[in-house]
Amino acid sequence: MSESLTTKQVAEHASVEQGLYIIIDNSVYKMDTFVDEHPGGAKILKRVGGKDASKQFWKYHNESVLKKYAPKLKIGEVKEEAKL
Ligand code: HEM
Repeated sequence: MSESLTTKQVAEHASVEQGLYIIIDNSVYKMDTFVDEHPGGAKILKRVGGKDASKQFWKYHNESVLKKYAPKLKIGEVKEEAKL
């Protein structure tokens, strides 16, 4: 089940109550169920809700983290035209 979302739609899910969507590279992750399990803490994730967190993500993690969690957390992709 992979959705195509605009950055505006992602921004509408900025809080845990709204699903806490974040963008890493071109993919959208729904973080609400993971936020309390996140080894880096809930606070830091809540701060990037609804936004592109690629820069912060790659600062603290590597590819293996995405490989492991994408099947559980990834819900879709950012629509190409949304970035223009
Ligand atoms: C799909 C999204 C994310 C997943 C699945 C995830 C998962 C994890 C995991 C498994 C760890 C433990 C360390 C490791 O195994 O590398 C970790 C640590 C951490 N994460 Fe995330 N994370 C995500 C997004 C983010 C974002 C967006 C930020 C920052 C805004 C962040 C900040 C941190 C920090 C600061 C640590 C602690 C690093 C340390 O103690 O050295 N994470 N995360």
